[in-house]
Order: sequence, then structure tokens, then C-alpha cells
Amino acid sequence: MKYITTRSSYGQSKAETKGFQDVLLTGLASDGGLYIPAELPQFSKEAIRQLRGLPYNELAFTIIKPFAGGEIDDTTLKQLIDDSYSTTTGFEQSSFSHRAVAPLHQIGSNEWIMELFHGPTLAFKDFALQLLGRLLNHVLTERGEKAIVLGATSGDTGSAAIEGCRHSDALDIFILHPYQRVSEVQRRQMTSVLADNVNNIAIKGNFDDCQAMVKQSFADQSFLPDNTRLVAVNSINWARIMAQVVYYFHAALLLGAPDREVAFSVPTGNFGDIFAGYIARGMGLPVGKLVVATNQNDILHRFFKDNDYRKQPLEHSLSPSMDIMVSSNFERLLLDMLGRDGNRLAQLMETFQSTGKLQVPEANWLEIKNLFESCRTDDADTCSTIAQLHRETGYLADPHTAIGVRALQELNLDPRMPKVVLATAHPVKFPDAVEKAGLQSPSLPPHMSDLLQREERYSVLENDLPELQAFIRQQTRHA
Ligand SMILES: Cc1ncc(COP(=O)(O)O)c(C=O)c1O
Ligand SMILES: N[C@@H](CCOP(=O)(O)O)C(=O)O
Repeated sequence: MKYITTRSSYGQSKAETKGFQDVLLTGLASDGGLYIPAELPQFSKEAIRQLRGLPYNELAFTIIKPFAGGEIDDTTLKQLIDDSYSTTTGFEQSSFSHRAVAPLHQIGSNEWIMELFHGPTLAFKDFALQLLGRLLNHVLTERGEKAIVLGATSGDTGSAAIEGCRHSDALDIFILHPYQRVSEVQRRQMTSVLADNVNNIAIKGNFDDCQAMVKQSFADQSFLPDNTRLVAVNSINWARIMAQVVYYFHAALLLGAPDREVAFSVPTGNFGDIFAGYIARGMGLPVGKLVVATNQNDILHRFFKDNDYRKQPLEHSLSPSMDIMVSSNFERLLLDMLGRDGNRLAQLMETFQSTGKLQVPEANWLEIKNLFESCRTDDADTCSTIAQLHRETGYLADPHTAIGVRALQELNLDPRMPKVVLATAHPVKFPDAVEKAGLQSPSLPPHMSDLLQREERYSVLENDLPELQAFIRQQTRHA
């Protein structure tokens, strides 16, 4: 398996290619692009049929193995995957609390919610970050190397990344979150981890500011102490997307794949989760529709509606994890929209950088719209959807999930096609939205029951790159 970057020309003999381990151990490519597989592994209808009934960990091994391209031996890879998706019957640190790992819950005649919040930090991020932490630890330990992990979070990636990396002596982890812009539960999940290798930094800015500093740090790594390597835990790291592909297979298989098409409604911010669904389709899974469900930070909705991808000021919403304007993974989709022409993509990204807007040729945009639908939901409709869903089915959704539910209600999709909303977080993480919907927030699960009393540790920094980089240099244990 070879990986290319989005900004190199596909098929060009001089295009930079990398293997799995090198892609895993980095963030952005040196040309500023993102890594993607040169070709996707293919699963025939018959091969997909053979996957029916597999437990989650075995399904994950089958889907992930081709992406690793033989660079991690099968026995080790299987063990890392088994450990990542181990289950217990109650919430516990570092395991999934539901035997199905990603259970489906029916909310309508042909509508389902896939619960992706049974992992240790109660959000879908655990699916990728439990595995990513283990993969990084394994590869670095084998090479005798150490790394600095740098990530930006609007609330959920941070705690999942910390949970995935905290036990690794090979990793020092630095997580930037926007100061006072994540929920209290989200903040405490990060800042109450007092391990020596964990550094939480609240940046006086928004998520996009945090993400921009991460990307700038990958682009110019001269600030790093000698002999250190910088690794991304955000979805710019391909391994994140790879792990998220698995649950699309899992849900579709339960609902009739490969003999039936399935639609997915995905609460979307950085475009990583829904891009994993796009990759699953590219591997042969019959994904009939992908619904981009945004909150009022709706740059992606505006693109799919009007071919108008344009920056606007970021708004603070009741679904804070999706308060993102510039979506990292959109670049990966754009490459396909441009016929995999990396040079054209590089030009388009430059235009976006300088003007804050971009458009793709009309024909390419119309083509992608055969697969993608989109819908924008504001705070008021998010709350009314939480309340309505609860009234009609007894189900309590978190605000991000509610945005996915709302999108299905608004769009007129084929009633015969099963539709799955990705439930990306547990409602306990967002009591504000639940209470504004007129409902009572659930209690914290046992392994987090004292979260609000735990000691916290974090630093508050200005939105200033040199200040951040000096801080990282100073705090790194491996320097
Ligand atoms: C709870 C929740 N829902 C949805 C999203 C959006 O996912 P993505 O950024 O992969 O589009 C996020 C953050 O990324 C999240 O934390
Ligand atoms: N919503 C995310 C934002 C970061 O996105 P990522 O998927 O690229 O890590 C969060 O909760 O931190």
C-alpha cells in the first residue's frame, strides 16, 4: 500500500509516495497536502457478504489490514485492534462499554442511530484514537524513537487522544483547545489527566486558530527540539480516517449490505467522519447517500448547496465540537472532484488561502452531488429535535447527533433505503443543549462520576504561534 499526497499529481512518476508507518508518524505532507492511499483496497460483493456476522474487532482487522500494507505483522496488528475494541459490560477506562461496540438503535421505520459513544471518552473519536495511540506506541517503541503529539480540539478529539496516548512512554502529547469554548465535561475530561506526558493548552481563540497553529507547526518544524518527531492526532492523520471506515461497514452489513444500499447522515465539522464513509464506498460498500449535517458553521452545507465554499466568522453554538470553519478533510474530497489532479488542487488551496473562498467546476460539483446531500441546523432546531425525538421515541440524543437526525427529517431521501445517523457523542457531555431542550441531563457514567471534583491542570496561552512553540519546547520530556 502506497500513500500519495493530495497536492502531488496522481500517477506522476516523481510523485512523493510513503508507506503506512511513515504516514502514521506524521501530519501534513511536506507539500502542505494530506496523505491518501494511491489506490483503495477493493471488496467485491462476495467479499463483503463474507464479512456478515463478524465481531467488531475481526471486521476491523479485515478492513484495516490492507491499509497497513504489511508494515505491521498480522499478529501484532490483530492484537492492537483487539485491545482497542475490547468490551466490558459497564463503562470502564480504555474499553468499550457495549458488547456490540457500535450498536444500532432503531428510531423510525427505516431510520437508525449508530451509537459511537460507548468508548472511554464517550465520543466517536475513541474508535480511531484508541487504535492510533496503540499503533504509535508500537511503531515508535520498535524503532526506539519518541515523538511529540500535537493536536487541536473543539472538545472531543482532545480527550480521546489523551486517553489513547497517556500510557505511552514514547509520546509527549500537547492538545490545544479554544479557551472557554468547550463544554465543562469536555474540558475536565482533558485537564484532569495529570500524567507527566500530557499537556493541555487553552488558546485564547477559536478552534480554527488552534487548528491553524497545528498546521503551521507541521509546515515548519524548526521549533522542535533536536531529534524529535511531530505526529498528528487530528484527522489530517490518515490512520484516523482508516479506523473510522470500519463502522460504516459494520452498520451497512447489519442493514443488508452488500445487497442493499444504505444512507448515512453524519454530523460534520472537519469532514473526517463523513470522508471515512466516502472511502468505505470507494472500497465497494453500497453507500447510497452521504448527508453532510452541519450546525450554523455551515461552510460545507453552503458548498454542497451552492458550490460556494467561503469562510465566514465562526459562531459559538450548542454543538461546540462542530464549531469549525475550515474543514481539513474537505481537501481530500476536492482532490477526487478535480480528477485527482494534485497540481490543480494545490492552486485551488492557494486561492482559498488568499481569498477565503473557492468553487469547483460546475460539472464536477454536480457529479459529487449525486452522492452528497447537506442540511444546516441552528441551535433552536437542534434543541427542538432533541425534545421531539425524546417525546416520540424516548431516545435522548446529544446536540451533534440531533443535527444528523434533523437532516434526515428535512431531506427527502428514498424511503426504501435504510438510513443511519451517526451518534457522535453521549448527551452527558453537553448538558446545556439537553437542558435547553427541556430535558434532564443524564448522570456521568461510573468511571467519570467524580469528574467535576477532579483536580485540573492546564495552561492558558495567547493565540500566538511563537509563544506556543516555546511552550512545547520547554515542556517536552524527550528534549
Ligand atoms: C461530537 C462530534 N460530532 C461531530 C463532529 C464532526 O466530525 P468531523 O470533524 O469528523 O466532521 C465532531 C468533531 O469532529 C464531534 O466531536
Ligand atoms: N470536533 C473535533 C475537532 C477536531 O477534528 P478532528 O476529527 O480532525 O480531530 C474535536 O472534537 O476536537
